[in-house]
Amino acid sequence: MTTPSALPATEDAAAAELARLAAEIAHHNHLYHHDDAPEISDADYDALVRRNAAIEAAFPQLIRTDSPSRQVGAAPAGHLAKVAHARPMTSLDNAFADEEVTEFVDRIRRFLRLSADEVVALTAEPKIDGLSCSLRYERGALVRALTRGDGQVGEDVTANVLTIDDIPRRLPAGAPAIFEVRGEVYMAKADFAALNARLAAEAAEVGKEARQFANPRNAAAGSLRQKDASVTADRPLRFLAHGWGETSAVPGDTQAEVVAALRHWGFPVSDLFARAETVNDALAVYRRIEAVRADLPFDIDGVVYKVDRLDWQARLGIVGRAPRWGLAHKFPAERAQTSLQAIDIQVGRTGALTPVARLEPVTVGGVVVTNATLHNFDEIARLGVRPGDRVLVQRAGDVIPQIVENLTPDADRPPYVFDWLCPACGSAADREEGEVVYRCTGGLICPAQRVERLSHFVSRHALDIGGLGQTLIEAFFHDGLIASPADIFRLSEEQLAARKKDGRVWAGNLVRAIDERRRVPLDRFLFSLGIRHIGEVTARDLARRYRSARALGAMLRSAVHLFRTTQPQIGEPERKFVLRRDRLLVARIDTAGIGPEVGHALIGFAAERHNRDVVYDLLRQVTVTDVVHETRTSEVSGKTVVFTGTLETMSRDEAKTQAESLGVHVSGSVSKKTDLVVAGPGAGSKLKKAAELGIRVIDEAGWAAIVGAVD
Ligand SMILES: NC(=O)c1ccc[n+]([C@@H]2O[C@H](COP(=O)([O-])OP(=O)(O)OC[C@H]3O[C@@H](n4cnc5c(N)ncnc54)[C@H](O)[C@@H]3O)[C@@H](O)[C@H]2O)c1
Ligand SMILES: [Zn+2]
Repeated sequence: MTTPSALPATEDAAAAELARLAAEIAHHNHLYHHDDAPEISDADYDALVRRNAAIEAAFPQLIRTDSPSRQVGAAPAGHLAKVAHARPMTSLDNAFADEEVTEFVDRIRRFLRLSADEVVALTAEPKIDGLSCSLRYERGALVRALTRGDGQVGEDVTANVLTIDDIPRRLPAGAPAIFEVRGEVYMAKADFAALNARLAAEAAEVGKEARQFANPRNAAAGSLRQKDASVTADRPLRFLAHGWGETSAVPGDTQAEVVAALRHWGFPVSDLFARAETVNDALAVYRRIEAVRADLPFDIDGVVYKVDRLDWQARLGIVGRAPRWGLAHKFPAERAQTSLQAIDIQVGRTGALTPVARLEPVTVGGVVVTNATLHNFDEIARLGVRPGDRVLVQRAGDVIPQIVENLTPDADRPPYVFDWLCPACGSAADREEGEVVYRCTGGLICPAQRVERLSHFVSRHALDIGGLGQTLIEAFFHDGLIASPADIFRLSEEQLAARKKDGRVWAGNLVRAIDERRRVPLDRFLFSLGIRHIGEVTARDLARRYRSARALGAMLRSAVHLFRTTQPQIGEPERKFVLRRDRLLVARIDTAGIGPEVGHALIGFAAERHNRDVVYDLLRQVTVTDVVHETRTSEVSGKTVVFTGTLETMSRDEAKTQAESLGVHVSGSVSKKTDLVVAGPGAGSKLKKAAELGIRVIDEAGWAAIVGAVD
């Protein structure tokens, strides 16, 4: 996030930056409010918003109609019903420095034309980090709950809200006939940690990667905005009231009086709510709340001031996205110093390597922090951190904290060097020109990536082994039945049958489905290996270019030799070396129509001994068929065909090979995905199934006609 601090010099530059900021902020709004999964910290987000505001202040003529300064939140998500608010739900203007609070009160005085000695009493209370929710009561009954949405239209979360114990179902007798209570739905810090731990444990049980919420605010939002309210019921949500929307009568003349009424009606309101008659008193409340911030059971990110007198609030009204009578005075990000003990590398499911700082445990804002993200290796270089350094750590609305600064840059320690190896499997790590992320090249053997790769291997567009899906792959992997693609072909009927009660038939079918894939066309074979950048189309291009596994293998062997024998020159920076090596390689392999990054990925894969072992092992189980008639096309190209019954003029295998040469996908069983069934004498259940599904059935002669009609 490098936003220049000087304002743009020209109108053109300003307009361009405003356009860029509008797009960037909209993107982050969507991630945050819509997906409950922000990518950047709140501090970084706030910096973008302030930059936008500063440029708009200097160039008011350039304020865009879609300016972020005019918008609240994000449009409601599609999975919940949308309902318009009776009164808009606004946001709050932000202040970071004490002077901005003084200015806020001065502005109010000017607007209301108050004399300098007139008291402008403010209320002050914590700004809870949750999501706002409006609860509508009619004749005492809770009839509807809405999220803020974009301020005008919210999402209906009535059923979800009914699962929250803090929220009264009814107002006591004597309450106004119509009353909308507004407040925050939030999750306590401890509940949040327990929820993430529970999600992790549940995911581990089924061998999946856990969905983890970045912070309590996202957890609260993600839990409330569920289509299925029983999921919400399972999540420890809480509520704190701080305002109101449409009402048939207001129970008081001041903010403090209405809040007291809300408390009286049974709504939780903040214990730290206070009234201040001067700016200094308000700032004193701010400091008092800041001092206990870390000890509160929930996250807060500032203090909210509101003009206490409601007649003044009414006169002040709303400007743009926020009321003129309210202000959010934000706290700085919570920071602490600690030691960096080690830099570990985590391997993601797709092989991306992320460095993580292991820290001497330290309390930051009431949360014990032991890790911080370092994002990537460029970030390590930028910070200049090495194990042993003292570092400044910050938590800004995010649970994964960041390292802000190295406090001991001059200590006599060598710089951190990454050894270019995947810590999970020892394979070489590599990154492409222009990318910051290193990836493990040991896809097929890397434990961090195996399940993902094995699932890909059997998937429909790869080997397409019917009946063998992600769930079974995961189960087989966890039980030690399979670790590599070749293992799938070594599964025995006995082994499988033992897994299920009466599992004989199932096991037999599965083994047969696997056996049917022992012949595999080169393009499918290539695609099934899950090499980065080698998707279906590229695999087909490669297969068409090299035609046989043999020719492709020969090219790879010579390229790999070059790859291994090219060494960095003394003092040559890594990036330069990689570039130079790539140029040599690209010259060696014929990349016409394929592109250098594919060449790079292919060679990186082949250069890894482990990968070659996996492929050789696999080649003992399967036969890769050459691409011979790759230019032939016919009406059946790209279709899924099933052969059944006895074929008279050729063997089943020959028919299959011939079909595959036409780009036909030959399947062993009839399903909705089948396009055509070729039936010979003696065809039984498959034929029946085809008739049931209304699939076209032809005989061998019909097939021969199609095959003969190739152009
Ligand atoms: N990290 C990201 O990508 C990202 C993206 C978008 C927004 N954000 C964060 O979201 C926030 C901006 O969103 P916003 O428009 O909701 O503004 P806001 O959260 O700063 O302030 C407005 C909201 O504060 C809430 N609030 C909490 N306590 C309150 C109280 N006592 N009285 C009144 N209101 C109270 C209300 O729900 C109100 O809608 C910022 O903190 C921003 O950093 C982050
Ligand atoms: Zn690895």
